Amino acid sequence: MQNDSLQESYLPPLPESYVRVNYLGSGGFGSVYQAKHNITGEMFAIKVITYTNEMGCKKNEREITKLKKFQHPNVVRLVEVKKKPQSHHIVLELCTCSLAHQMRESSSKGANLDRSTIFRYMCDILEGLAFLHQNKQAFGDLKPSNILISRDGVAKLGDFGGVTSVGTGQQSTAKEKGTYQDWAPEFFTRSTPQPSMKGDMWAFGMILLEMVTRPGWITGSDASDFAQSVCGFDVSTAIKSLPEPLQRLLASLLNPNPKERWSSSRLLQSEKLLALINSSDSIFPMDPMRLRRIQLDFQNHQQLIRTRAPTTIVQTLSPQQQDVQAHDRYLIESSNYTNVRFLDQDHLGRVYRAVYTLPPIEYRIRIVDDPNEASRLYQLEKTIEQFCSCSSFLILTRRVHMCRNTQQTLFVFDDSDQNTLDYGDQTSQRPKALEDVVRKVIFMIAHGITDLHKAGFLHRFLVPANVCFRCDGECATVRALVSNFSRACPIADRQSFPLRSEGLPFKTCLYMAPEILDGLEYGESIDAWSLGCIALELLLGHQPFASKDINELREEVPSIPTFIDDLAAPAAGLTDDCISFLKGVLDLNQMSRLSFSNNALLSHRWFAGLSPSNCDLTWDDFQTLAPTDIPQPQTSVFDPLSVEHEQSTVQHDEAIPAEDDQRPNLNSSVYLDLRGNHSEVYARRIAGESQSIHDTVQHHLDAVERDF
Ligand SMILES: Nc1ncnc2c1ncn2[C@@H]1O[C@H](COP(=O)(O)OP(=O)(O)OP(=O)(O)O)[C@@H](O)[C@H]1O
Repeated sequence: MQNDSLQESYLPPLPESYVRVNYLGSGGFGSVYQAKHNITGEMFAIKVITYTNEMGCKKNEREITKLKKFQHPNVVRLVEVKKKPQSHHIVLELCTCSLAHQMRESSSKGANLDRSTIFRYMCDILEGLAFLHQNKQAFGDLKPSNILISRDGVAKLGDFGGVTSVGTGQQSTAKEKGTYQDWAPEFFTRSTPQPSMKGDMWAFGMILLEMVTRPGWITGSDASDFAQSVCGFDVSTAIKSLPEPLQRLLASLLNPNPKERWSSSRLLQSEKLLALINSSDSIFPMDPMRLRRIQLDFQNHQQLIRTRAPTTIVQTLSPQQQDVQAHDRYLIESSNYTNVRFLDQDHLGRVYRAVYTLPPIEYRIRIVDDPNEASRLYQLEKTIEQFCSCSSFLILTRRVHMCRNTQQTLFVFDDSDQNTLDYGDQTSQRPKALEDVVRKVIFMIAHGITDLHKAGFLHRFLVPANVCFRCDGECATVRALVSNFSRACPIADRQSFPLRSEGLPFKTCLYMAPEILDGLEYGESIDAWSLGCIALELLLGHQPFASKDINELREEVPSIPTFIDDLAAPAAGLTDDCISFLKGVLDLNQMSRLSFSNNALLSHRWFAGLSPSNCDLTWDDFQTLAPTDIPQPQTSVFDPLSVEHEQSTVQHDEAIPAEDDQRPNLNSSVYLDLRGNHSEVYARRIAGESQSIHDTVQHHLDAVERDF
């Protein structure tokens, strides 16, 4: 934080639920304070923007509306807004500092930001800009001081004062004076310069140039000085010592002719950025997978907007829902996760996606309200862990946090990649996948389920959304993993855990074995049926059943063997082994259905030649599976951190932010690291230095065991 003391002589009152902690700084339109929520103890930044007349009020409201509407992982998170007689109080996520501050710090040490940081920020800013531009918004005032760095090291666009609609036929606002050094050349030659997307790209180029070289290419004391400096700026001199691909990128972004300047979408979608990053003389050591994922997300952008969970803006939710969401957020954030985003709600509770503070890795977090259900899930996963020979095909819980006060339990599991096999709705189309790709995916799922059955459990919820993919950036391979054991139950005791199609979303029923649809007794082959439905769906490019409700589905399911017989025709292009597999798993008679017991399913001849070590997909194979019009409700991607990084985190105490003063007492929640990877980091966070790491871990493990 920039200031330890409150610097202003006049301190405007803050909203009732917040206590001022620190003054962060002032801009052209108001001041920003660090403040603590007096119930949750969570820290926020509160921007107080004043107004003196109706016009000023409208201007503020325009900024707030834009910020509400355009929330994105690379836009500073809006928490809530309070309107006062002469001012608006905008509560924002608290960031650590601005990019300007970071750049000043490093240049005062005679250095630039390190290269991987530059690359990350470059992608972050570009993602945020591309998001706005897709929505026909120009940011308008892009400069390092308006880029904030979140506590998990993500660069985010802050200060929406200059955001303006463009190209929508509506009147655009004239570009306010702002800071001339970020103006593109064309702004100086127009009588009423207006914010534009190409103007943003110039500013983006200037920021990138300053990050890789030095700040201060554009100087001046008034408008005409700046006009001279900007219009006379010689990009070729500024970039001449840079690697060639970077030169090309900057020459395009800083082209005086806006028409020649790359747009954010062109830049993101072009292979040129990838080429830049991949090129041997690139200044960026990099993970090309990240960019590919960003590009993929970008292509699915419109769907993203449609499906984005509304929880990003707490303010717009109904009061009751707001309380629930706020409490979940509090639970998750007090367990040291940030950037919490809602994903799903099911019978056990809610599922979120959040980023661990250090190292900044993204996880999925399931909050289970009922302690008995939590205990059941925990025992189940512990047993699977014990019995599974090859649990690498399953996504198991990595950690468990429990809140003693509310009895809620947080199950944290990996979410390093966002893609699932989710198909969207029934009418969605995807390209027919190649049989060999499908064969590998189904083999991997079958491996996971076989292990689950060996451990004595049925999955009972095998649907595309529960098949996730993990990408290994270094080897560029992709592995399918089965997740979500919320409906799993012991095979032997399945009668005690009834499963009925009634009350379930119809989409889930599409993968249910006929015996469940008919309310009959079922055996272990129900998971094989679901697997068959997924295989068929991938091969066909659409869901096998056209029914619109459960009654129609009951009538349609018996026709499946005939349907598969038709697929045996040479025109369908499927091998005999594939047809035989489909017939085996989609057998209407559960007694004769191919099942997982005794490895029967895995030994089917369709899988001949495949083993756990050679079934991974290549990245290109994987992309052929991507549905063309299916939302991938996620855009933030984090490079996996290296083992060395984690080790350095443990060795250097100063690398762990002293958060306890900002957080509610963590003793109210305990954790268990099921996989053991991060224990030491947590131990230090929870116990400080007073106890040895080992003692602390042991203490909490004991507590968890006792509670269960
Ligand atoms: N969410 C936040 N978290 C932490 N610091 C913040 C946050 N928002 C703004 N700040 C800090 O508060 C200060 C003022 O920010 P503000 O956006 O009002 O002005 P500015 O961008 O510096 O100037 P201008 O409004 O003239 O463009 C800046 O130093 C900024 O880094």
